[in-house]
Amino acid sequence: MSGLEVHDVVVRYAAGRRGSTTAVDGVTLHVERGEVVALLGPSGCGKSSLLRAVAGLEPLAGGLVAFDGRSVDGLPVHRRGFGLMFQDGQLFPHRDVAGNVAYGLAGSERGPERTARVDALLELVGLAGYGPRPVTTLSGGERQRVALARALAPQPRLLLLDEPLSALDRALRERLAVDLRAALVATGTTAVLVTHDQDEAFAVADRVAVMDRGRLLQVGTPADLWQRPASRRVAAFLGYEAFVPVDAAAAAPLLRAIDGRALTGGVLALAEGAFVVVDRGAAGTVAQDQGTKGAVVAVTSRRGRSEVQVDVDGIGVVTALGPVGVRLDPGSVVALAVDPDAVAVLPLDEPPAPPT
Ligand SMILES: Nc1ncnc2c1ncn2[C@@H]1O[C@H](COP(=O)(O)OP(=O)(O)OP(=O)(O)O)[C@@H](O)[C@H]1O
Repeated sequence: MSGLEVHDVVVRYAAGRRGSTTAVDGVTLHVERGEVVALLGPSGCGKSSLLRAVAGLEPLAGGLVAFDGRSVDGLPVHRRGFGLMFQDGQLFPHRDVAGNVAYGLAGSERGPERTARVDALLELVGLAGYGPRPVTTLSGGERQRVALARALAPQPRLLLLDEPLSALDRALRERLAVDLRAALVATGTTAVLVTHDQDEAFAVADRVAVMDRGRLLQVGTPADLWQRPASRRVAAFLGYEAFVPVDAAAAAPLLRAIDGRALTGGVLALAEGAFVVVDRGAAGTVAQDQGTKGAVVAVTSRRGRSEVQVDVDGIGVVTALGPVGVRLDPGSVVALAVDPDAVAVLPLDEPPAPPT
């Protein structure tokens, strides 16, 4: 099989007298060559442990890691042909930008060829002309771009990225996520990215693997995951904020709006914006349903829209969207339309969620 194969991998840590912690509990995952997969999950779910096990930084307590059909078991980190990039790019402070990137080339190229490769890599990460800059003068985002160029320099057969953007602020993270994906796609790099940020996972990866408590809950494309979360737990982690059984009275207008999609489902999951405040016909393309009403709890202005916390009978408090600058008094009752794209149908036969 080509690409990365993770088969039934277990990672355990000794935990003093209390025995051991199982950080990764039998994970199986295949990453095709040229594919970018994000491991997404809450803090402590074991995603870094899985990445470190693939890298060879943690021993396997069970299972197998292989690349292109050959086990990497027993190969030390530096002989696996895998690149690593961490949250703090770990640049060499005494080298300039070009020196840091050239380090990644590991002596395979010399002279003008080497300079040209460094220039091409800097251009790839949006830092053309930065070669002579001391790395100590760079912003956090620029440092991570240099770290990415250095990690890509040896053309690793697999690049492992552990929260590469999480030290940056949100706006920068959003921009860098797009650039990171572009650089990985342009170089055809096979990559596994660890993140706890859903937006980042969706922006960077071809497929997203959702982990919880050491286990893999679901793997799919961003669209698959968003439209068909396999369980309430996955849906909740992706940001779905309310759950309505299909046979509840409150489900009726939602079912009408999603037009029969729930035939095989048991529970409807509502994302932010599943309801839209109807403002004199401004609901646009969303299905009009004058039947649902909600009591306004609070209104927050966001970029280009308002988020309206509304209390809907039989559902509870959810986040509806409204036009920017909308004026609504707490306690007032508003008509709500349904946006079918923000409603997912969960399978009927889901086991009850474990206690949190
Ligand atoms: N070196 C270690 N020794 C003991 N326990 C560890 C060690 N590293 C991780 N763990 C434990 O293993 C579990 C998984 O940790 P891991 O760092 O893989 O999770 P994570 O999903 O990457 O979390 P985060 O996003 O917070 O880094 C946690 O319970 C953690 O406390």
